[in-house]
Parts: sequence; C-alpha cells; structure tokens
Amino acid sequence: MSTNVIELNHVQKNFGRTQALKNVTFNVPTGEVVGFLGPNGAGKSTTIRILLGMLKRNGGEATVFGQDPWHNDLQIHPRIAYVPGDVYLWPNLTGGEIVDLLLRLNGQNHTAKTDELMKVFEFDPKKKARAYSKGNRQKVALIAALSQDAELYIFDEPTSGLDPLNELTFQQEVLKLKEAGKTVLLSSHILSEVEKMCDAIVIIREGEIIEQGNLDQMRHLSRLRVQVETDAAITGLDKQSGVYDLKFTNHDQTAATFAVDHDVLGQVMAALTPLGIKDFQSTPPTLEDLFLHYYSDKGATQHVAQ
Ligand SMILES: Nc1ncnc2c1ncn2[C@@H]1O[C@H](COP(=O)(O)OP(=O)(O)OP(=O)(O)O)[C@@H](O)[C@H]1O
Repeated sequence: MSTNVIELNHVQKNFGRTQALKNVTFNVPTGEVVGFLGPNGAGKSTTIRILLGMLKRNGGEATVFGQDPWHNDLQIHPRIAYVPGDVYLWPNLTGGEIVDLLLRLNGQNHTAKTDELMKVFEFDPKKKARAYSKGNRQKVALIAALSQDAELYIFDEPTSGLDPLNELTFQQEVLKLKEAGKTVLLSSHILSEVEKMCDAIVIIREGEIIEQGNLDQMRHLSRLRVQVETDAAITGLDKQSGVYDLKFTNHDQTAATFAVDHDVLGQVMAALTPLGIKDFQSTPPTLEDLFLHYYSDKGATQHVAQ
C-alpha cells in the first residue's frame, strides 16, 4: 500500500483562459502534517477542491488513499474531514444544529469530543447562524471537522477569522491529531502557525510548487542573520560575496549586522577572527523570511536558476 495519503503529479487546472494550476506535484505522507503555503490566488483552494473531487483537473494525476478523487469521491469522502476557506451556513439554523447536521452528513454523531471542542473554542451553539461573525462561522466548520474520527484532515486557511486565543486552540487540536497519527493538509498564510505544527511545507506560487521539504531542508536555502561585535573596525565585509544588508551599529564600525549565505559563513568568520570577535550571534531565518524570499521576484529568479 502507498505510504502517501495524497499524491499529486503534474496536476493542471484551467478556468477558461486562466491557468489556475500549471504544475502541482507533491505528496502528503501518511501521519504527517503538511503546510500548504501561498499568497492569495496561488492555487491552494483549487488544489484542495481537486483532492476532494469537487473540481476536475485538466491534466496530471491525483490520488487520495490511492484513488482518483474525481471518480471515487463517494469512497474517499467518509475518510476525510474538511474545513473550507469560506464557510457558508444555513442562516436559520443554530450553530449547534449545523454542527450536528455536518456530522450526520458525514455519517458521524455528536460526541463528548464535540462538546469539549465547543468549550475550548468558547463557542455558543444556541445562536442562529445569521448572527455569527466570520470567526464563529469558522468555528462551526472546525468543531464539526475536529470532532470527526477521520483519517485525513484538510483545512483551507482555517484560522483567518479567529482571534489569537482560538488560533492557539486550533494549533493544539492539530497537534493532538498529529499525536494520534492522523494525516493533515493545512493551507495557511499564517507562517508561525505552520512552523509550529507542520512536519513539512509546500510552497505554491502562481499555480506552481516552487519549493517543498521539511523546515530544516528549507532553511539551508535562506540566509542567516548575523550580529557581530569586534575589537578592531570591521572592513572588507561589504566586498565579500554572499554578504548582504551590512549595517554598522556604532560609530567606530566595530559592531554590525548583516545577512549571510550559509556557504560563505566560514570565510566570513575567517575574515572577522583577526579583528577580535567580542560577540557573534547568528539566527536561522524564520519561515516568514523564507516566504518573503520566495515571493520576492529575486527569490523566484534565484530558484529558477538553481
Ligand atoms: N471557479 C473559478 N472560476 C474562475 N477562476 C477561478 C475559479 N476558482 C479559482 N479561480 C482562479 O484560479 C486561481 C487560483 O485560485 P485559488 O482560489 O485556488 O487560490 P488560493 O491560493 O486558494 O487563494 P486564496 O488564498 O485567496 O484563497 C486564481 O487566479 C483564481 O482567480
């Protein structure tokens, strides 16, 4: 049996003349939490809808649990819990009624877990859905999805309307899924969220996967931030290739900050050592830095050139 719950191979999707997906290739291994990152319009929701059998692809291969989602949606749906990006609810039903309805539609029942989720998300199930804010509408979908005992959980930007406390609750719930060995695909703009929960990340831009891997694999592609203090004035670093954004932080030029490519760090240390290093701190890039790196045109050009 395949060890990947999701496999996408050169998937393409057109909407008329708009090529929403040009080349989407990635896998989601069983039991992993994979973050799916990309800006608005990059193709995250389209990819997810193809995986759910809601959209037919124009090219490439897609399988979920080894089956083609377009032809076998009825077989795969009971194994999936899904939270869409835009949650539309029946306005005249209460939140609690809708949670139960969503559960029944997926062949599941209201359980003690459902009540627990309502509590931790501080959700009032008695109000009519028309009175709910965006965040509360999202909570309805999240509570229904998280109280299901599914094998695969797909969340399409699930926390965009949640306050930080509820966001944290969501993160804790995903970590519980992870501990239970469930497979999760989480599309998000919230990089810190992805960083905390995901085993691997996949970055999509303009319908193409531009990078994928675990965080450590991605980090080597981006630059370290360095803060240094020396006895003698720092000279020559501005001419060293692989050093960027050099800024002196005092008048006698014995303190500086800069960004550096990993492969020239040794040379930079060798240049600084004779100056008498008093302090040296380097920090790996956060996912935020990586994201900016990939979404700047420069990042894209560099990647294409690799
Ligand atoms: N039903 C549709 N008809 C026409 N174009 C569509 C349709 N759905 C999506 N698109 C287009 O396909 C591209 C990808 O959209 P998609 O919604 O998948 O992006 P996304 O990454 O999920 O963005 P967001 O973060 O804004 O939800 C966009 O250019 C979008 O305008």
